[in-house]
Amino acid sequence: MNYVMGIDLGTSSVKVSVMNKEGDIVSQESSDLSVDQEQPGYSEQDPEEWVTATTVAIVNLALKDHIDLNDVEGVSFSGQMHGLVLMDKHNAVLRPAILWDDTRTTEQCKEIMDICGDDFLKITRNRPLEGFTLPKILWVKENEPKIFAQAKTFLLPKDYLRFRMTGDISMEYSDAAGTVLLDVENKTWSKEICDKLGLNIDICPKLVSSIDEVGKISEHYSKFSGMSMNTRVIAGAADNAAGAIGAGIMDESKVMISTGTSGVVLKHEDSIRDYGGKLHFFNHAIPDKYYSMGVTLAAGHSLSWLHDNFGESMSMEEFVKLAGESQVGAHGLLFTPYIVGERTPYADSKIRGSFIGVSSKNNKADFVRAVLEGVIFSYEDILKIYHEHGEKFDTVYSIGGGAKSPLWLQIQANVFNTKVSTIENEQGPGLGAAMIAAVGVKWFSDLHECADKFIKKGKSYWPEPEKADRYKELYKIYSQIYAQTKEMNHELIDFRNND
Ligand SMILES: Nc1ncnc2c1ncn2[C@@H]1O[C@H](COP(=O)(O)OP(=O)(O)O)[C@@H](O)[C@H]1O
Ligand SMILES: O=C(CO)[C@@H](O)[C@H](O)COP(=O)(O)O
Repeated sequence: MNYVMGIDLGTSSVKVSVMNKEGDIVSQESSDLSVDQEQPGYSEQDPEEWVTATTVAIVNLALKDHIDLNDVEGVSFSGQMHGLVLMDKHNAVLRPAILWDDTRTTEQCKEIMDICGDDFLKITRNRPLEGFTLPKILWVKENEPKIFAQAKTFLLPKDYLRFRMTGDISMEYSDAAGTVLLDVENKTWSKEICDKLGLNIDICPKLVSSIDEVGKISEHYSKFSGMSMNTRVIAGAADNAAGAIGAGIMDESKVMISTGTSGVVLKHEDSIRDYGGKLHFFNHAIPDKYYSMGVTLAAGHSLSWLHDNFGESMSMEEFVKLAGESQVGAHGLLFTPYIVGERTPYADSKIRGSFIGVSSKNNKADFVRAVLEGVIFSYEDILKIYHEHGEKFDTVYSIGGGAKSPLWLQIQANVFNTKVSTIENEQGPGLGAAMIAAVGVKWFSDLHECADKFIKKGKSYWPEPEKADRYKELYKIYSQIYAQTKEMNHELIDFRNND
């Protein structure tokens, strides 16, 4: 068989890529996904939509692109992290999935810290944050007890999708670590944390490694999608772990930035490292390795929010290009991307975004430019944490939907004052998923060997010294906005509700 398939279950869409043994992308299809943000701080998706959207993309591969699905030897996954899918004893989904950018769980995070104290950080290597899965489980337990009483197990988004394609219920480590119920060092569910928080450990699913084969396409899904029952299904990885693999971030000298709905600054870690909970720290998809990262909750989301509200008549590409009509600093306009709260470095679910310095001279181009720049300043905030821990990077590898824009990449190079490189196809997580499939079916002995064949370098962007200097000055002003707008934003909470 000649192909492997990588399924990247993102927040805004699911993208399915088919690759051959040379590492060429033979075909790609995607389907959009909707997000339900019914109340401020809420963010949910219907897991059934993940299955339908994925199947539509797969059917299009066969019907539109004439891919012979019988030729797909292995399939694997990359998935948006942390989302809670609760299932009953019949494996039926009990409520809509609560997503990674849902911040309703501030109380539960406090409760976890009050009960578990510093042991929590020692075991899970993370602080409890609203986006992680454990606080979501506790939220359902406390707020929807009748639903929780029926819960037999829980899965994460791509693990649920994989269950629907195979019938196998399992979770792999790179995503399981993001539940913050995993003992990261020992690679087991933490009985201590479950006991302390009154959770039955049996709710936690079986654990597998990213490159493990968990089964084959089920008869039911084969009939539904046209995929072959001979196709081997490999567990896959959290989207950021898969993105790191797809971008070739497989040693400690490299850093990746992914601009999807969220924005992520990620570093490969060979061994356990203590960032004092300032960065997330998870098990990697590469066996016995780790990754640390910081997250801007609304990176691509800030841009798509602006586009959907003020630029709908233009394509996203045209809209982003508008920023080129403005200049460094957007004529004195600064933006902070906290439109759904923030995670790193400010774990604050109540903060919201700001445009500072709005003038009657500003036009639409300035607003787009300010959003592009504000997102990159928020990445600089995360890079600063790495710098404080003695890390220096000579290249930043940039992936995700945001890496489609040469202007946005150039702004990155100028703000970071560092070379920014891309891969040929911006879909790093999808490529990572296909690479995991290729290793899982033994086309290659490991991910490094696969990377040599599959990863094709794209363009690089170098800092422009004058602009880099201007951005340094602007960043000093940007970095004051959080502290100076925090209290005001907290006071505005009552005015945010829809009614
Ligand atoms: N032409 C473009 N230029 C820059 N950014 C873009 C472009 N098209 C889409 N984007 C950004 O990419 C984001 C989606 O990236 P993607 O990696 O697909 O996200 P996800 O994995 O969360 O679904 C959108 O939120 C949007 O802001
Ligand atoms: O919450 C996180 C990582 O901790 C997010 O990065 C999600 O994993 C969603 O990713 P995208 O949809 O933005 O790719």
